[in-house]
Amino acid sequence: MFDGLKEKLNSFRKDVEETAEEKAEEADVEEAVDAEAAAEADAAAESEPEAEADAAADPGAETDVDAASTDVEADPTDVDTDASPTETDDVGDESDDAVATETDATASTESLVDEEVDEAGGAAAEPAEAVGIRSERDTDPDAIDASEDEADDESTVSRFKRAKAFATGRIIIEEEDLEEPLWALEMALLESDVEMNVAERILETIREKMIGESRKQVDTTAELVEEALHDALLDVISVGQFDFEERIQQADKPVVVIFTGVNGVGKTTSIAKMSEYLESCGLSSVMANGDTYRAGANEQIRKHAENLDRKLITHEQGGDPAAVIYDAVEYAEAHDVDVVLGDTAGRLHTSNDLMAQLEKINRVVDPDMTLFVDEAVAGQDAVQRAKKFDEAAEIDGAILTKADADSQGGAAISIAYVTGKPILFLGTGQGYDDLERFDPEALVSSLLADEE
Ligand SMILES: Nc1nc2c(ncn2[C@@H]2O[C@H](COP(=O)(O)OP(=O)(O)OP(=O)(O)O)[C@@H](O)[C@H]2O)c(=O)[nH]1
Repeated sequence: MFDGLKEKLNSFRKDVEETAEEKAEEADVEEAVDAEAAAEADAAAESEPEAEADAAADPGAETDVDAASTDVEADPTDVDTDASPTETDDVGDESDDAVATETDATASTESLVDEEVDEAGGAAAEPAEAVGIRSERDTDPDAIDASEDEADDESTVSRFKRAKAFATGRIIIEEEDLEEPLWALEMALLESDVEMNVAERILETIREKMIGESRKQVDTTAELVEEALHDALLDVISVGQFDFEERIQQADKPVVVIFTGVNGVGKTTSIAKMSEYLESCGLSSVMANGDTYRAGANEQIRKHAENLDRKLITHEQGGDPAAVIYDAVEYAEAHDVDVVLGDTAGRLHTSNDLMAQLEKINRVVDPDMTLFVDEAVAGQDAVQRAKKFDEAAEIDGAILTKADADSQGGAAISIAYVTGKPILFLGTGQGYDDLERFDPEALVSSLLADEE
């Protein structure tokens, strides 16, 4: 069921993960270069004391340290240190202050770096540039000022650690990384017959959930994407959802449920399935054939009632549907039956006399629920019909039949968001047990489950 849509959702997830992986590989190369330069700087820093001693003995000689530190300045990730060792030595009292400042700065940077590494769980992750993203430090003005101040006084040792902290710091996913995969997802949703506004809502939720989201490592991209997709789909699919059985159990008896929709979508079969489902919930039911319009309708529903050994109320063809259902309510009250299941003639929302019949049923019988029945395979048509039916004669929920034959899932995803009324059941075959309670969470989980 809905396998085509499942495939498309999986490829969206893979697209985003691949984007992250590609950029992480690029950044790994950059980080290796940075690390090498930082290591050279460390080496230079370590040899600095000897060089200073040599310089003190022979002030005119150029030391390796100056040359090495020039190499270090060439490295873009490193901060600029303009105070060269000989200058510090030349200064009188300030040299102690300068050294003190440098020591403090190093200490504060190291503690900052330690924090950063701890925060990142110590694990090495791709550098901030990994996924075309900026570290939170880049975006936090205070952090930028502080790091620029610290940077001026940093020792090369803490510089290397800081580069590591950047690499293990929290990173932020930006819109540009999702642009292409989201475009592909939008096309996939529309191809799956998801209604345009519903597709846009799904994409909007994914952007809200992912952009600005920080994550520690590339391999958590999959978790982020799955979570964003899960929430976006659930957000639209579960609109108006309620516990059907609980509502029936708690309502005054007999509960009157009317089934409406166009011809041939599976209304009569769904009534028979519903009768079986209610039986499994310990609730008795009587069927009423309000389809007095179509020749053969009585025979069709009578067959189901006989197969299930259930009571059926019918009138002659051409009779008044409201009268048939009214008689069924009288029967249920007299025989302590829990639920009346009223079929109606298949109709389009545009056929005025059939819609007028529904209005009369509502006036005469005042049903507890009106369920719209359509076939999942009808996709967008089913969504638009549900909307029109709800506008013409308010529905309380929908049953989507023939979901077993639908690989797209567009109607199942769209109807609730478009009408504001929940899908309550899925028809999943021609048998009397092929009626499933619609569970948004279960549907989303099955759509996002890894392909076998
Ligand atoms: N595969 C599949 N077939 C179904 C399902 N529900 C109904 N059908 C079949 O769809 C056809 C039409 O079902 P009906 O119940 O007669 O449809 P209807 O809406 O009552 O049609 P009218 O009485 O003409 O209004 C039948 O052959 C059913 O067996 C389902 O969930 N899956």
